[in-house]
Amino acid sequence: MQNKSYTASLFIISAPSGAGKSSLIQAYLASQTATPAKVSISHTTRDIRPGEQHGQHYHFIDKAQFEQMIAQNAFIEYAHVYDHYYGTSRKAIEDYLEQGIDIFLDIDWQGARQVRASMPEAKSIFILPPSLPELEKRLIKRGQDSEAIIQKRMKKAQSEMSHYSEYEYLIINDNFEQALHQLSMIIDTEKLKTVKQATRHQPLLAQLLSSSSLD
Ligand SMILES: Nc1nc2c(ncn2[C@@H]2O[C@H](COP(=O)(O)OP(=O)(O)O)[C@@H](O)[C@H]2O)c(=O)[nH]1
Ligand SMILES: Nc1ncnc2c1ncn2[C@@H]1O[C@H](COP(=O)(O)OP(=O)(O)O)[C@@H](O)[C@H]1O
Repeated sequence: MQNKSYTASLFIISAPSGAGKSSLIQAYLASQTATPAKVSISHTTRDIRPGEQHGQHYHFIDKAQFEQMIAQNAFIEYAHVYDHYYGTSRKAIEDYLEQGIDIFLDIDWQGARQVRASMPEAKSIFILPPSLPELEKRLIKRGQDSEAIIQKRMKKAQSEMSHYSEYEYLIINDNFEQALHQLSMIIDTEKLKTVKQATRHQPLLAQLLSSSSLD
């Protein structure tokens, strides 16, 4: 993917489990319709949660299938997170970007590093909870993980958060509406300042810059 140039943008969003990244991304996507955008659906070996659907939240596969995909170089990035494999399909990302669809990757810091290495133009955003007790409260409130899994995620939260400075933007998700507003501002700003966006306006530019329009 390294040498390809796309008009669509790729945003990496990371946060400790429960900080609110899925809710923020979904609310952002629901709030805007002007530009096509999607969240990448990762492959994972973790158990499916109540309410989740195969192919919608994740592609749920077993370890042997995941390792086969690694061997086939099918992932643009993959990592071991909370004792399970998670990875992003290279082909899915390339297809979306080629179709001009902006793409959001909800991935951990290890995956973010790998994506930056192959796509330096990717923009990255880290989301923090307002406090550790609030993070635990949100994991409990979500009601989808056992107490043991919640404790495992809480133990990992600080090591995940210690990577915040590798990201270009930081959002503290205390008040949800404010955090959503900040996320929207970051995305809009990045999209406006991207010079390659100019290719979307090619017919207008051609007209404005043509010598005949100066006559
Ligand atoms: N590297 C990588 N991390 C991922 C991927 N998909 C999800 N993750 C991360 O794995 C962690 C656990 O995700 P998940 O099991 O959905 O739990 P949740 O974040 O609590 O909803 C989160 O930090 C995700 O950002 C992926 O494709 N690659
Ligand atoms: N600003 C917020 N204030 C209170 N609860 C929140 C806020 N943001 C998210 N939540 C709730 O916290 C829980 C975890 O959010 P989620 O988006 O699943 O986190 P993540 O994807 O980062 O693991 C969900 O129940 C969600 O509704």
